[in-house]
Amino acid sequence: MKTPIVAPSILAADFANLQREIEMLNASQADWIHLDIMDGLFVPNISFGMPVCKAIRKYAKKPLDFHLMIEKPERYAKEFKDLGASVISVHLEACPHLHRNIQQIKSLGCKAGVAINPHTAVSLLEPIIQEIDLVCLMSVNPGFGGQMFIESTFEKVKALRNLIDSKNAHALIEIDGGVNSANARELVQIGADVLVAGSFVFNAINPHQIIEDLKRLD
Ligand SMILES: O=C(CO)[C@@H](O)[C@H](O)COP(=O)(O)O
Repeated sequence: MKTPIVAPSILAADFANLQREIEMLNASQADWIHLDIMDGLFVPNISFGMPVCKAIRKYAKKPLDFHLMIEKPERYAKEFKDLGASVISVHLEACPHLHRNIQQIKSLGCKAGVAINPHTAVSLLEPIIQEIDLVCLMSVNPGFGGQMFIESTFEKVKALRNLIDSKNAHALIEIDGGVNSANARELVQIGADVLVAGSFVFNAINPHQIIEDLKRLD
């Protein structure tokens, strides 16, 4: 089985000890650091903004994967790029001009991702799948960490894998929400490339071991 990219979500970290948490990830086998930006409008929660991103960037030695759960993300794409973003994902449901958003992110030199909510059909990605570098499949309703994985995500992963392969597209499939040792193996087996894990990593007694286990699923 292929080795997934593991992207711990900093939302579940201890914010009172952010430097320590980032240094823990730097020393771990984590591939990316996932940053959940929530505006209290698109999702019913506010997470953190630019000053915290700046602090994360100061210590992070891994690529930063920004998941923008915000309205009008074009207002901030450049700032996130300047804050070290390697990947910027915007929500299909928040972007009436999604193609333009993708063009903007790519023109900044970042990988462009599109996130879709659990109720959003994979088929809606068909017109833009060849333009994007990553699809973030939400396996919980966005807005909060620590929620239960929604089982119907498995079928969406299969549908997305078929769509990407049938179009000879290159987008990575990222799974976000409720990822743990009970679902990770099947997700990768059916085509997931990137596993985002928040509470499963940061609430663990040994986060290094959890990250290692997510990478070695055989
Ligand atoms: O985007 C989100 C939630 O909206 C996710 O990135 C979660 O923060 C992942 O955390 P866990 O579900 O793994 O705790």
